[in-house]
Amino acid sequence: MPPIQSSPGEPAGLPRYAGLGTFAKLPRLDEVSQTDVAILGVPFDSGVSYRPGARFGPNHIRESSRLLRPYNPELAVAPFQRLQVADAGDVAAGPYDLPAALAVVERQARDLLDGGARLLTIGGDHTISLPLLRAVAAVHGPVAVAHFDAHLDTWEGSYGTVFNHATPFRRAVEEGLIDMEASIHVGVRGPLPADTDLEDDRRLGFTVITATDLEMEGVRTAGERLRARIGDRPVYVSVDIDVLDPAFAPGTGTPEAGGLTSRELLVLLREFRSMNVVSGDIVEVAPAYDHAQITGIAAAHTGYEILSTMAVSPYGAERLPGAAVPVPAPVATP
Ligand SMILES: N=C(N)NCCCC(=O)O
Ligand SMILES: [Zn+2]
Ligand SMILES: [Zn+2]
Repeated sequence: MPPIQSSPGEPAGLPRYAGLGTFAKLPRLDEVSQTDVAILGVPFDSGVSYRPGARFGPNHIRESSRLLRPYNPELAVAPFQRLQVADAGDVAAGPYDLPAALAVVERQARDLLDGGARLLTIGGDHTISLPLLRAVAAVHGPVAVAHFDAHLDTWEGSYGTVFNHATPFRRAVEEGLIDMEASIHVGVRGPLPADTDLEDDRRLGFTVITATDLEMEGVRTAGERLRARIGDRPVYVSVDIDVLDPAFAPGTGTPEAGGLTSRELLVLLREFRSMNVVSGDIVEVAPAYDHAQITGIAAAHTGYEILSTMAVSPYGAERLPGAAVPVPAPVATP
């Protein structure tokens, strides 16, 4: 089995702030012989309703990920030694034709999944979760969705269109891509168009941990609810960076006050260490509204924790032959 590689093409001793900026300074897809998890950039924001700019998200997240180091003490794992993770570059999704762009995203995601990799996609606006779920469901069947977001993203439509960043999970339910016995929103908050939005969402089958629920019950209870809801089902983790409070993610298109701290999000993501994460995405990073990479760093750490959970999970694609896959003791939470 080929050894795990990281950034083979750069001189030893190169400082982390130097050299080409793949995600976490990992190798490119063409530099490794086998990939367990592919980082896929989708520079696309033609589905947004308010602030644009998430098309610049992928490279902003890559640039903000340079300081991610090899060992994750929270999960006692060196994820890039346990899994071969490689940066697959960006999808050629154009800005003018939304259906054509979504088809390109689906096609490239499907090619990587068919090659045996799992995906961690960096967007781009939340519209992209629909083609990504189409590709994932084609391989795994309907999957549970753990959706971290200030917004439900299950609207019927927005500004006269039905494919955009406000509707991906309603379309995905309609297309039979999601296991509605096990899907959940986390972080929902902010003004809604009408009081019927939450009831409509409940009728679809989602359960919700609102930002206020999280404040009142804490991350420990929220983690228990996530594990109870998802269980051992294959799960897709979608993180809209606006789940974080604007103080922790100013660089995003539809900010809502009263959000999560980055620490709360990272602690909750570690709950997936015992679950079967088949792929995931991190969306809505809009660098034009970011400062000192605050949002980019939060997104990069979000990706690092998701990759770390994939590396320690008993369901993970274990690359070290015969190595025991430790499922770490529950993380002490405040
Ligand atoms: N940011 C995402 N994904 N969705 C926002 C939908 C609500 C809005 O367009 O006002
Ligand atoms: Zn959102
Ligand atoms: Zn969203």
